[in-house]
Amino acid sequence: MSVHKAGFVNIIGNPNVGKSTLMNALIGEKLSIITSKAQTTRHRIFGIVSGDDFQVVFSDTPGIIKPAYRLQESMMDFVRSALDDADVLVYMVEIGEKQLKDEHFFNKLRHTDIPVLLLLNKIDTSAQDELETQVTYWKEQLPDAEIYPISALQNFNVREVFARILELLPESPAFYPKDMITDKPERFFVNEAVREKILLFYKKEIPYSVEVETEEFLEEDDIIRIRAVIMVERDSQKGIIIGHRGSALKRVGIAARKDLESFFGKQVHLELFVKVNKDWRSSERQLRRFGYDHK
Ligand SMILES: Nc1nc2c(ncn2[C@@H]2O[C@H](COP(=O)(O)OP(=O)(O)OP(=O)(O)O)[C@@H](O)[C@H]2O)c(=O)[nH]1
Repeated sequence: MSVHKAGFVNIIGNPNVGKSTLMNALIGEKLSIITSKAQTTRHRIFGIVSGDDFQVVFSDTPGIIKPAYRLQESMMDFVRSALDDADVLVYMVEIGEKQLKDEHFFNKLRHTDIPVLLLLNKIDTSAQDELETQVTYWKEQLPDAEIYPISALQNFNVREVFARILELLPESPAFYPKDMITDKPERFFVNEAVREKILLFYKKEIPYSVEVETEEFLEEDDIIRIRAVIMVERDSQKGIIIGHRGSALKRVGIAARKDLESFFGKQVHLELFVKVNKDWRSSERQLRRFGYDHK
């Protein structure tokens, strides 16, 4: 009789190293938004992979940073909890990178009893000798970690990492229904799809001042009708988001709708509005409303 294994695997690392890309490669769905800007991931997102005799619950976490405002403090709370409650820790670095920005996290990682897989990502961008230097460096830094050079983007070595994770998981029944792929509701993915386009299409501080809230999500037989609000901190930002005669906002809407149609496998009607919500990033009450307070 085969045993059933299940457990929690938390993916941590500096911003922009490829954590979300890896999680999506492991899960095969575009759950976490991915852009080339740092701090894309703000929440902790579960991605669940199940088979007949296993269930792996991955957590993608925000990149580790020194918090500069309240939203970032809350983002780091997610990371802190991810260090404590894992069965396996996946610590991701990218080629050429030196150690976590936060010494405290790195020390915790060095002394943890939880098995650590150190993934050296983006090896598609490096030469063989550089890779060897990096492997030597990380072996000294984290002697107990198992090192895997990977390319999350090109799916290189990802399957091997997954196989190793399965070996390391404890015997346990499943934690969630086998057909569940994430703990987040549909509205969350709408918010994230819109936010991804804003990260891609706007410059400077605009993306960091934006939060998206889905006010209506109505699923009918052949179409999903969605109304979402893009929240900005100041009036000037509202104008920028909307653009000349609404052209910029329209571009966001079209691109997000396409993604949502492929994500939900259904036609989507997406209506977007822009509202000013002064200084939401510094307000406890507003952050709670957007789901950043997880205590
Ligand atoms: N060349 C290359 N690029 C990669 C690889 N993996 C990820 N990237 C790119 O790196 C950028 C950041 O990827 P993400 O997956 O968003 O990184 P993250 O660590 O989740 O970022 P945060 O959410 O900001 O913490 C994107 O432009 C990815 O396409 C890889 O294996 N090779």
